[in-house]
Amino acid sequence: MRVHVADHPLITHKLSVLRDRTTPSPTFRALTEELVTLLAYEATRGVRVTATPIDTPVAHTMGVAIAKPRPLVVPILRAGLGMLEGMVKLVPTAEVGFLGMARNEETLEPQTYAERLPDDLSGRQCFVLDPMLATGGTLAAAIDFLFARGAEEVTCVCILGAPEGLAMVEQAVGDRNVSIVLGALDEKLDENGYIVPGLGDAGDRLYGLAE
Ligand SMILES: O=P(O)(O)OC[C@H]1O[C@H](OP(=O)(O)OP(=O)(O)O)[C@H](O)[C@@H]1O
Ligand SMILES: O=c1cc[nH]c(=O)[nH]1
Ligand SMILES: [Mg+2]
Repeated sequence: MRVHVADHPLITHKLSVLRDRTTPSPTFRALTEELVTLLAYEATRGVRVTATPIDTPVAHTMGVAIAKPRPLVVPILRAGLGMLEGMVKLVPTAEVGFLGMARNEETLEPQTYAERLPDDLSGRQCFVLDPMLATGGTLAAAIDFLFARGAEEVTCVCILGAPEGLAMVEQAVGDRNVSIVLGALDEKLDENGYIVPGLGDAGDRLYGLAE
């Protein structure tokens, strides 16, 4: 499994505002979108393209187009939905599928409550969006889901990760073709499975009432 942790002052700055408990939902949503666009730039480094001829006003030359089958972007509801706009701005021709998963806050086990994905993902490059990689249970289950449908490659874009969760996902993934792009790798999980220092519950902060 390949892991890339962002190292850029603009990302660290935006993340600092996102972490701040006083940042209200509208600002949190806007920053999430901006952060995803920056992370997606790295996450899409390996997106497949095909050579295509083009005519500029001056000459005939070769360019590239996003290859088919088109990439599939999969936000994990609810919090991953806050990352969708930032991603599709960068890859507007991507197809979008949805996975609804919620972590049981007592057992910390993920439960899938919704799924809207193509039945056959053969040959597809998939991009999973979820801001938080905590115990790793949710992301590992989502990755399994996509490979079970035939996906060729899965890249996960997360805003924050915990070392425990990253290790869990790495073990679960084995030798499958998976990459994880993180805005930051935090210190640890607390006794409730929350990322420390983290940013709290991403879904609540995105979609809770504005203060
Ligand atoms: O790594 P894990 O321990 O599995 O935890 C991470 C999951 O928890 C959060 O979702 P949550 O279950 O709170 O659902 P929500 O997006 O609806 O708030 C987060 O968005 C991840 O999906
Ligand atoms: O810190 C955490 C852990 C899981 N889910 C969140 O939204 N935040
Ligand atoms: Mg939540």
